[in-house]
Amino acid sequence: MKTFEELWAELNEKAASRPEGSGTVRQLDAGVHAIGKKLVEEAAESWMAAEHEGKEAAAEEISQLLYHAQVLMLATGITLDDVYAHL
Ligand SMILES: N=c1c2ncn([C@@H]3O[C@H](COP(=O)(O)OP(=O)(O)OP(=O)(O)O)[C@@H](O)[C@H]3O)c2ncn1[C@@H]1O[C@H](COP(=O)(O)O)[C@@H](O)[C@H]1O
Repeated sequence: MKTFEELWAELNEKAASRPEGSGTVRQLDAGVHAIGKKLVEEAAESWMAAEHEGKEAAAEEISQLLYHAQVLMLATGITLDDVYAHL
């Protein structure tokens, strides 16, 4: 288990060190358009799970949604503070 901030730190480290086999590096290389499509896909899956599949499935989909939001932030140079400024 990890928190949102811990995942963010891990993904920043992956983006900087670019380890072999990292899905995050692969997605960053695919670019903002591909990452955006994945984000929308996970949003739809979160919605469907919440409406039809129950709490556990919805929580899993939402975790993937948060992950892809972080990848999009990394790809566009947006920091946590940039986002928190709008909360
Ligand atoms: N939390 C996540 C995470 N959530 C979702 N995903 C990715 O999002 C995809 C979501 O999958 P779907 O359910 O949509 O299934 P899918 O359509 O078969 O997936 P793809 O074919 O698109 O890969 C997963 O296959 C992962 O590629 C994640 N990938 C990585 N992490 C974490 O990010 C960290 C860094 O990961 P790496 O960069 O891969 O080392 C690690 O701590 C991981 O646990």
